[in-house]
Amino acid sequence: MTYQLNKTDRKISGTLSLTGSKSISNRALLIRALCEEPFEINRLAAANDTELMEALIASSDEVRDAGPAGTTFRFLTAYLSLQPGTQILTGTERMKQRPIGVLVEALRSLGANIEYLEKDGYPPLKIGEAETLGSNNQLSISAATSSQYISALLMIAPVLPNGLELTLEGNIVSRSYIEMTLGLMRYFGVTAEWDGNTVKVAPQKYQARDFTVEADWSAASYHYALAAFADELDLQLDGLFPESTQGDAALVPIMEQFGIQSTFNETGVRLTKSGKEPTQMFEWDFILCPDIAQTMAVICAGLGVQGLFSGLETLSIKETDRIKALQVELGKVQAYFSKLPPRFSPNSQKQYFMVEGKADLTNTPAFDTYEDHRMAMAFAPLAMYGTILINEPMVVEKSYPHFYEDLEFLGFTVKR
Ligand SMILES: O=C(O)C1=C[C@@H](OP(=O)(O)O)[C@@H](O)[C@H](O)C1
Ligand SMILES: C=C(OP(=O)(O)O)C(=O)O
Repeated sequence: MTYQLNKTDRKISGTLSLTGSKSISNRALLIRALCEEPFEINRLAAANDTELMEALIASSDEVRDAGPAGTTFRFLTAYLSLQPGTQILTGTERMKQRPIGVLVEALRSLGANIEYLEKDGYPPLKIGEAETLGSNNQLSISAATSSQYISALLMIAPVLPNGLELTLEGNIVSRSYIEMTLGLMRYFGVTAEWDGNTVKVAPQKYQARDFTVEADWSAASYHYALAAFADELDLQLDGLFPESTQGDAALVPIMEQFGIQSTFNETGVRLTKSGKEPTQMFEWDFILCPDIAQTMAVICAGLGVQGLFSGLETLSIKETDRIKALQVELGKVQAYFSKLPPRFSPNSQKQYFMVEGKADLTNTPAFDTYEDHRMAMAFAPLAMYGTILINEPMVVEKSYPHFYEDLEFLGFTVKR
C-alpha cells in the first residue's frame, strides 16, 4: 500500500490533541499489573504497542506475541518471570533480531527460568516458573545497549523479596527513560536511590493512584517539523506539560534554534515563529532522545541546514537499522546522512553523523518505511515542499494511529 501526500500552502494552524506517550503508558500498565489495588489510567496511548501491552498482561494464552513492540517485549519479559506457569513470548522477525540477552542474563541471575527458543540472546523466549526469584538482590548490568532492560528490572524490583541493587556498567544510553521509570515509580509510592552508578530499590508496595498520561513528545516532533517548514504558524498541541519526564521534550530548546517558539499554556503548548532565522549549522547529541533523531535529520534536510549528530549508538537495533534507512531515504532526495571519519570528529570520544544537502522533491520521491513508524512520520512533513509517496504507510499505528488524520486536519491531502 502507498499513500500520496501533499499540501498546497505552507500554513500550519489549529489545535491537535496528541495521543498519550507510549513509553509512559506502558510503564503505567506494568505498574498497575504489579499493584495490589486497581487505579484509573487516563489518556492511555492509542498506540498499537500499548494496546498489545494491555492485552498481553491480561492474556492467559501460553504464547504471547508482542509483534514489533520493543518496550512491551522487554517489560513483559521481566513481568512474566514473576508469574506462575510457563509462557512463550515472541514477536516479529525484526523483534527476533533485537537483542534481549542482557536482560535475560540479569533475570536468570535473580533466579528466573528463561530459555531461548531460537537464537541465543534473542527472542522468542520460554519463560518458566522460577523456584525463587530475587533471593539474590545484587546485580550488575551493562547499560550500553538499551535502557529498556534497566527500566524492566527497576519496575519489578519493589515486589522482589529483597528488592534490588542494580549497578549500571559502561555508558548509560537513553538515561532519560530510566529517570522516567523512577519518576513513575515515585508517583506510585515507590522510592529508589540512585547513587553513582548504583540504583537501590527496597521491597515496597506500589500505591494505587489515578494517573493521567502526558501526550507523546516523540509524536509532537513531527508537528515541530511541520512548524519548521511552515511560512505561517500557529499550532496548539494539547496534552503536553512544561515539566516532562520524556527526554524528547528536548524539542523545545532544539526547535528554538529553528526559530520555533514553544509557549506552554493551560492545555498544552503553542508553537509560533519566534522571528529568529533558523540556524545554518545544527549540532545535537541524541543519547537522551534517540527517537527524535530521524525527525531532526529530515528537518535539517528539508531546510538545507547542516546537521552534526551524535549519540546515535542505539539506532541500529530499533524497529529497523535507522542509520541505514536514513542514508537510503535521504539519498532519494539528494540529501546525505554520512558517518564522519574519526579525524574530522570534534570530540574523539563520540561518533558523529553529518546531514547535508537540501531535499529536492521535484521527482515525487517514494519513501520506504522499513516496518518503522518513525520512518513514515519523519519523512511525511516533506510533503510541505512537494508531492511525496509513503510506502507501507500504516506502520504509524505502532505509536500514532491517527497520524494521517491529523495531517488532513492541518490541510494535507492524503490519497489512500
Ligand atoms: O523505555 C522506553 O520507553 C524507551 C526507551 C528507548 O529505547 P532504548 O533504551 O533501547 O534506547 C526508546 O528508544 C524507546 O522508543 C522507548
Ligand atoms: C524504539 C522504539 O520503540 P520500541 O523499542 O519500544 O520498539 C520507538 O518507538 O522508536
